[in-house]
Amino acid sequence: MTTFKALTIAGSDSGGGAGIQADIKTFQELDVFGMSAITAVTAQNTLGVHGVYPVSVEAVVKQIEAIGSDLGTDALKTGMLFSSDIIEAVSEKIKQFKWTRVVVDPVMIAKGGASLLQNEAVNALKQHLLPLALVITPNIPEAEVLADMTIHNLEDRKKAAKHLHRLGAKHVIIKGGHDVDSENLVDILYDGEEYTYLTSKRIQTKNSHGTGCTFAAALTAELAKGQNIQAAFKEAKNFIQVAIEDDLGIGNGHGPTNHWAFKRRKELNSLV
Ligand SMILES: Nc1ncnc2c1ncn2[C@@H]1O[C@H](COP(=O)(O)OP(=O)(O)O)[C@@H](O)[C@H]1O
Ligand SMILES: Cc1ncc(COP(=O)(O)OP(=O)(O)O)c(N)n1
Repeated sequence: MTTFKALTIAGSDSGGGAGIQADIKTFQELDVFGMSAITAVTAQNTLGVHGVYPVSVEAVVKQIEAIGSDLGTDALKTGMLFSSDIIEAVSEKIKQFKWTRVVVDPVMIAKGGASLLQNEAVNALKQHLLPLALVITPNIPEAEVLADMTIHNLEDRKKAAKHLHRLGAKHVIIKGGHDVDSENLVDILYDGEEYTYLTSKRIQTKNSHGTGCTFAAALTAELAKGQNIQAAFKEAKNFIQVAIEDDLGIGNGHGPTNHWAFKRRKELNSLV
């Protein structure tokens, strides 16, 4: 049996709903062996981010080298990268190890408003990392910053996706979670020629902490297994939809999604 591997280069969320923890849980649930390089430690729970402690560039590089020089990876995702120094170092390592199945989740601000990327690091993200992305997965506010435009509607999102593709990302997914006006929720994928739309019912919940990380991790896991972008996009959307639906209801604030839900439903369905 082949063991597929995925690496996450991201921040740690002590509360377990986002960041490295969400990524590894998602990889595991999708039958992919998960590995990590931690860029920052956050003291975080369902009530918010209470502290951010970046890891040294040297430590980030050493973690990536430890993986690249031994285990290798079939796909990787980046999440919270915090500073331009970390972004530049990570980009260099991706090039050195010739990793191409690269998912860039351009994490900027946590739902509670805490900054997870320094303002001056946005340019480094655009210049160094975006051109290495097989797929970039911004939410609407992140797409606005990266494409330097305001997004009011789907047409604007399509324009922003084109812009990010011109900056070098081979595929662009702009997620629709922040389009709060609509009852349905549409994520769009642009491959340089065509748009694909995935629509789902918006679930009314306060427990959506870590949705972006979980979605991007599911996408990465599917790419690690050799799926194409379209198939990986569909599976990631299914994974996050049921993870939000099957609410865990833990914590006093914005709770995490349920990383078990997708596999448990699959197992239940195969029994009936
Ligand atoms: N309330 C919701 N109901 C259903 N799906 C959601 C909901 N909120 C977010 N999603 C899905 O979760 C994923 C992450 O979306 P989004 O919230 O836009 O990103 P982020 O967590 O990075 O801000 C997307 O696939 C989006 O469609
Ligand atoms: C350590 C860490 N990384 C990323 C995030 C942001 O995750 P996201 O999936 O966008 O979820 P919300 O913060 O928006 O709920 C994070 N919070 N912590």
